[in-house]
Amino acid sequence: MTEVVQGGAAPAAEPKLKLGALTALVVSALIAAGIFSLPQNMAKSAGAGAIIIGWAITFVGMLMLAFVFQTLANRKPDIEGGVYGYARAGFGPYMGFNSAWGYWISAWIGNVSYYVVIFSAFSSFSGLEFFGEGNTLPAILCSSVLLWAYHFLICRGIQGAAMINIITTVAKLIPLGLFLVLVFVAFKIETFQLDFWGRPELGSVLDQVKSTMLVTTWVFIGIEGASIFSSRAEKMADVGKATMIGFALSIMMFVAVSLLSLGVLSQPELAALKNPSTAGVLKAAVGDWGATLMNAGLIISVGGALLAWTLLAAEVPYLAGKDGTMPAFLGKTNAKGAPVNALLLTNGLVQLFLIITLFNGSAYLDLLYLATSMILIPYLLCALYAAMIAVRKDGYKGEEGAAGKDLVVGVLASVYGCWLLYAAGPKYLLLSMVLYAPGILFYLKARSEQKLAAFTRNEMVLAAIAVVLGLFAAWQLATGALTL
Ligand SMILES: NC(=[NH2+])NCCC[C@H](N)C(=O)O
Repeated sequence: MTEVVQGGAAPAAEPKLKLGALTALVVSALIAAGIFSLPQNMAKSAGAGAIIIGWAITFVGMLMLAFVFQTLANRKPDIEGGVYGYARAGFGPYMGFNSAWGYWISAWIGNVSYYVVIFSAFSSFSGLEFFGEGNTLPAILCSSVLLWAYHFLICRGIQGAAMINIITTVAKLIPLGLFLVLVFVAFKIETFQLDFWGRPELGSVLDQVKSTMLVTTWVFIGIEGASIFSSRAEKMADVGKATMIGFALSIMMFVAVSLLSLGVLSQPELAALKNPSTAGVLKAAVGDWGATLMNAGLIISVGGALLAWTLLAAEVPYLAGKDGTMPAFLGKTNAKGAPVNALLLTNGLVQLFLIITLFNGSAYLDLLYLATSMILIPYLLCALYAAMIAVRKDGYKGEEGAAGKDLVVGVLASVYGCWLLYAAGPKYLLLSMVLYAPGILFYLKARSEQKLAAFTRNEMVLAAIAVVLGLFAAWQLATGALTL
């Protein structure tokens, strides 16, 4: 994916991305950290029955969302920037801005969680225990070194990234494949059936199902990867194909990893595992080497994904800076074509958050919940936009017949988006408002650079709601009533 790593600023003559490269991009961004911790993350507050229901809902919902990205790529081929471009086309510049802002924050907070989980995996090797849960002082120091190493690599317009990405993508599928085979062999149906509907302390089945929703969403983040880079695809149809291939491969792996683990260790045992919990599961199945294999697999997988996600994270403010959605300085590139300012701001914030992580001791799971809740609104806006163009038959020249089916898809994806907001619960909605509210300053700067009026009346109302909720949540955080 040499083309991709140039961060969006490559000259026009740059070769376009083909289906293979787009698929590799989706797979490397999608199957990264989440899968290695799925056994614990899913079993933490849910029994086998609820986990199965959770995957069934996720299957339908994410399939609809994948169709939404496919439809939008086909019907609206000239919208750039993927996720936020659609929100802007459908709901105006302020919602477009919020979608870019939310997606961007989700991407880089996700990266913070990546650094944390990499060093958590390192700590399992003897002599490296001091890395703890990935949020100890040595872990944060080493994370910071790694962060800036990636930063300078990308700023220099690395060519080797194509190779790194292909190698890590293939390399991570080996431990994951082995995991599935070995855990399948060790699977015991009696273990799986134990407390099938969850022990009493887990609460109702609905509560258990809800508790899995942020995790299943997290593992699927990246499904929109091909559409973010749609402006660089050779054929628009390939964006949709890469999205669907990524979806099919990942749902099979995710469901298998999480369900097979429940036949090796019981729910409470899984819930108590350290992450990456696939290591603990494989250790129970085959002994110590199993843990080493999965920890090494995670380090390779996330090490590679960090490259893809640093680029994805910077691509959004870069494109938004260029088209006036965000302040213009973010659109600047260096001589190598790398979006330097967008990268610097993104990685500067990752650094700041790593330090915060050190002081408040947040672990991988807290960070991934936060990153996931930030992306829910951008996803919902895409789904609503797909429904909207289907109603208007906008972009359906000569194929109006397809609009009916697309409307069903768009509506189902929107319902799923609302359900995710509900399942995430008010706590994460509030926390995300703390991060949405300050975006207004960036938006105002962008609007004044464009010499445009700041808000329409409706936008003003939305901005006011974001500020009030954001301030309320900040106050709750300060008093300790709300915690990460
Ligand atoms: N750095 C990020 N923002 N990553 C988000 C994607 C998460 C990805 N699905 C994973 O399981 O690892």
